[in-house]
Amino acid sequence: MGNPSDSPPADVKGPITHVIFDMDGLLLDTENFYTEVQEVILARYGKTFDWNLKPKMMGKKAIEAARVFVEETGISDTLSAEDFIVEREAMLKSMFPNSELMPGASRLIEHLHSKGIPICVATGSHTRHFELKTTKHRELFSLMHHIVRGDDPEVKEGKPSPDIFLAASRRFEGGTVDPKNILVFEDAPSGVLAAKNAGMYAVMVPDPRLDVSYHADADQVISSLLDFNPQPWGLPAFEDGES
Ligand SMILES: O=P(O)(O)OC[C@H](O)CO
Ligand SMILES: [Mg+2]
Repeated sequence: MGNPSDSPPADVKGPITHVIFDMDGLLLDTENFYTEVQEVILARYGKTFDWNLKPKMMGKKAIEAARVFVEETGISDTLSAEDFIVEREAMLKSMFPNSELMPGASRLIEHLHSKGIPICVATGSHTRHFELKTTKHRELFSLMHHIVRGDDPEVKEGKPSPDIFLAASRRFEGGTVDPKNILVFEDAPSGVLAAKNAGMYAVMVPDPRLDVSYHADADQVISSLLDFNPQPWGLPAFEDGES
C-alpha cells in the first residue's frame, strides 16, 4: 500500500530511470468523451451515468469496460456489451479527433525527453482509437520511445492486470527495466493497480470527481501534471522558464 500525499513516501527506492504514461484522462482529456456518450446511451433507458460506475470502467480495454457498463446498469438483457460498443462508436469517432492535452502533459513529456529519460505510453485504448485521439498531437507522441496499446498481442488482459506495463518495460532500449526504477503516471484506479501489480511506482492524477478512497493504492497523488516535482524521484528538475 502506498502513502498518498503531495510528495513521494520516504521509503521510495528508485531512483526512477524510466517513465510510463497512461493516455486517456492522463495525457489526453478523453475520459469526458466516454462519460458523455455513456450518459446519452443510458438516458435512452431512463437511467443516469455517475461517478460510482465511472471508476469501474476507466482504463480498461473497450470490451472489458463495456461488460461492466451493461451489467452494472442492468441493461445487459436488452443491450449486449458488443452492441454497446457498436452503438457508441459513431459518437466517439466524431469526438476523438478533437482530443486536447491535459494541463502539464506537454511540459512534462518535453522536459523528460530533453533530459534523455526514456518515456513511453501504455494505453488500454486500441490502435484505431489511439490514432483518432492523437490526430492533433503526433509531434508530442513521437517523443515516446514506444507505445503499447490495448490490442497489442502481449496485452492478454487489460488493467488492473500488469500485462501492459510489463510489456512496456520490456521494450525500452537495452531490454527489460527493473520495475523498481519505473514510474507510472495514471488517472484510473485500474491503472494504478496495474502499475502496483507490475511492481512499479505509481503517481495518480485523478479526476476531482473520483472518490478519494481510490487514492489509497497510489504512491503519490497530485491534482495536475503541472504539480509534479521530478527531483524527489531522482529525475532531473525543471529549469527556470520551462513551461
Ligand atoms: O486510460 P487509458 O489510456 O489506459 O485508456 C483506457 C480506455 O481507452 C479509456 O478508459
Ligand atoms: Mg487513463
